[in-house]
Amino acid sequence: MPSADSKPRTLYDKVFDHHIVNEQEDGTCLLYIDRHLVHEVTSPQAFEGLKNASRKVRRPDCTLVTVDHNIPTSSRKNFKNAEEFIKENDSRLQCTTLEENVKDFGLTYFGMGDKRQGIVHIIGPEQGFTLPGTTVVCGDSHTSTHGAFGSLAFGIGTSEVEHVLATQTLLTRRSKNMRIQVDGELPAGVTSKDVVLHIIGVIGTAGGTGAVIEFCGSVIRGLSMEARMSMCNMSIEGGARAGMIAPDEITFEYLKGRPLAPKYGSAEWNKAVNFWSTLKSDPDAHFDENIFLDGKDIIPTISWGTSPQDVIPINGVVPSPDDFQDEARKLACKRALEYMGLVSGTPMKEIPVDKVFIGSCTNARIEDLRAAAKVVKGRKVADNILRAMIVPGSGLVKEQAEAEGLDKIFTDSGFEWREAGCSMCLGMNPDILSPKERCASTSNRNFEGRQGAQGRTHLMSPAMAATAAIVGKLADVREHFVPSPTLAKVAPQVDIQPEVDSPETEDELDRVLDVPADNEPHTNSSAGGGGKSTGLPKFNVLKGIAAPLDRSNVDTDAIIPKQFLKTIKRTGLGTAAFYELRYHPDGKENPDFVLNQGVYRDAKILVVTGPNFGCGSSREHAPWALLDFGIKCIIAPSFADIFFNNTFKNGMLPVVVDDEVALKKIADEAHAGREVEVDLDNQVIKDAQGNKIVSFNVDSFRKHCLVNGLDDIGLTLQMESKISTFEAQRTLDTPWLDGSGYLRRGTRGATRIEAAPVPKTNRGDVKNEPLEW
Ligand SMILES: CC(C)[C@H](C(=O)O)[C@@H](O)C(=O)O
Ligand code: SF4
Repeated sequence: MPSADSKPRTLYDKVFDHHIVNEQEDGTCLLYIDRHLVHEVTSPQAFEGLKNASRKVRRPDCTLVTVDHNIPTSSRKNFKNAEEFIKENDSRLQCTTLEENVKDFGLTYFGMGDKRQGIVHIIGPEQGFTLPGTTVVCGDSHTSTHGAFGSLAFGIGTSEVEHVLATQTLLTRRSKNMRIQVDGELPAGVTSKDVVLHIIGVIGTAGGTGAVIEFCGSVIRGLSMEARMSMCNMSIEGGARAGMIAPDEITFEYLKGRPLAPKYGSAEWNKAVNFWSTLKSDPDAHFDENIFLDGKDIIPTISWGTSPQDVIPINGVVPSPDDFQDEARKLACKRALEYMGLVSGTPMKEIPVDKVFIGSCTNARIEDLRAAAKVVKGRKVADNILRAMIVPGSGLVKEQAEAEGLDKIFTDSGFEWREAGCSMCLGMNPDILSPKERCASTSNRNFEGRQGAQGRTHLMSPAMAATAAIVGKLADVREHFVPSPTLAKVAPQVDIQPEVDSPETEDELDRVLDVPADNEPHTNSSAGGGGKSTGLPKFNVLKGIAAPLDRSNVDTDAIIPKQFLKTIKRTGLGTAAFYELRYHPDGKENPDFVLNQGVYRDAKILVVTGPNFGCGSSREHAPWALLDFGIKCIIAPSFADIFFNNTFKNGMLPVVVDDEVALKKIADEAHAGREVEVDLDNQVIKDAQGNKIVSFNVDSFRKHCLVNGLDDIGLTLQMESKISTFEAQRTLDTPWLDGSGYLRRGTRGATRIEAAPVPKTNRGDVKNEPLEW
């Protein structure tokens, strides 16, 4: 690992530098990944890729799997297995495929019969799997949540999931540093959700593009870990690669006693805390961008439109297109008002609500439920509310809430008390909005159709959603109820202790795990399948019809809606690309949508005139759908980071053209139905006659892979000895990261699939193994 550098560094710089396995001249870095979380939606194609190439999972001990998006949240009283419990065919297949994969690859899995199951971003921290200073990834954009611990945590696409499974590394580049400092104090009734919604309103959904945000200032320092997680969770909604908060006493307190954290009080714990305490930005570290806010200016904030940047204080009125300066925002506002069924000038507090959803990886932790319970205690859900749901983020959160009697408070007031899962956050499961229903939701995305086709989402804090349920309209918690104490500095008490004592000796451990005595280190486990690099069609010159798309902030939910994420294949999604824009609710084609018109049905290139194409979810289904439609190249003024990466992994080329004049020329060619030529070899875009319109930049490594059709897993496997050397050093420096702790602990009565035997450590001499794990 690199030695300390004299140049002042940010927290992000430090964690990034600490994980570099290799750095190329063009700035492409091979980054070691400490923690990999996996769920059913973004993994089937990755496991299939491994199987096809006869590759293994390199570090089962650093991989944790659960099921969350597809599962029903109805009572599991009679639960036997996922196969019987999940009625919807595609959802069932995705979940059972995951269960087969965890068996085949020997991974630890918290399935539906295990109380530790839950939303992937809730269970990682809850178990102590997420630790300060680590790199954490998951095929899910809200991986940013884990940055609350001072880890570098970010969402990846399915190809990258496969890359991490096979190599425990990722190819990436440095991001910019952005600091968002919130000082002062928050007024009563204002929570971290209000703070982060306010921030996204200030910076916009593309504000953090290309950057990692560090949240700091006295307001942030005063937040509990759970409140910090809600903030970092939504940094992706601000377009950032990740959000981070420097670890401190509040962080260490939260981690004490977590099953997968080093054992509190042990030598390893002390060593870890010493290291974690160094994880902060140096006083003179350079930030590329700074935003300073005062806590006192933030009041309870909710969304009015169809983008997380469409936010307003609860005492405001529905905006009008005239309130915006630029044409794109005016247009987006007009469209959002139509979609949301709102009239400019209406006070937000006069808008009636149909459904209330308290849940999601943003706000389904115990403190969130406590805050909501405080509001609803002794009160009844308003008569006009069709459905009010509380969906705990994990089985353990549910158990804790029940121990505190919160379930009773909720059910007495008319809420449904559900089982853990993503639920109505994105409606891949039975919990969805009906068309035109309006929902007060504690989730993180209000995109069109997000909670159900034609559904209308208003984002807010748990206390505000609970207030809306009681009042029957969007409402200000401060006017109706005692402000909720969400900023407690103590770690929430969730009983996260294992049910069975840890085996104390290695022999006992072997017996529990059925590990063969000759315990081989697993660092070379990925060698199967070899380091050959093959795979993608080459991309040199692409000439074809370019379809114009005059929109900004096109999110991946719009490119491929949630109902199409249930596939376990990469192919066949072309007919579903832009589904809700392309088809009317009755299934007929919308003739106004460009891809339904004449020559554009055969488009090979998409020319987007607005910024931030591909924002939101990490679903690689978005580039797969475009590719399957026939589009291999997208030209836009800017892209969201995860989508941008995902396209390259599929042999597609995203081209940034931020020169307005050049972009207009290309869009004019597209509007005229003429062909456009994208010459990657020479990095130029030409018109149909071969006249150059503009040159473009592309990272040299990415270009090299595209023009040669190289699959980068094969390339990375050629770095095997560097990866092994890195791992050996990691074992010396941060031994607590060689995680096998959870494999030592059984679960009495749980129906989880036992992890297949895996070597329990790569630390070499077992006699020196600390017993704490
Ligand atoms: C399914 C997954 C790819 C997606 C994400 O990346 O965020 C989902 O969790 C979401 O919230 O849209
Ligand atoms: S944002 Fe919603 S769908 Fe995505 S992981 Fe979180 S709870 Fe699940």
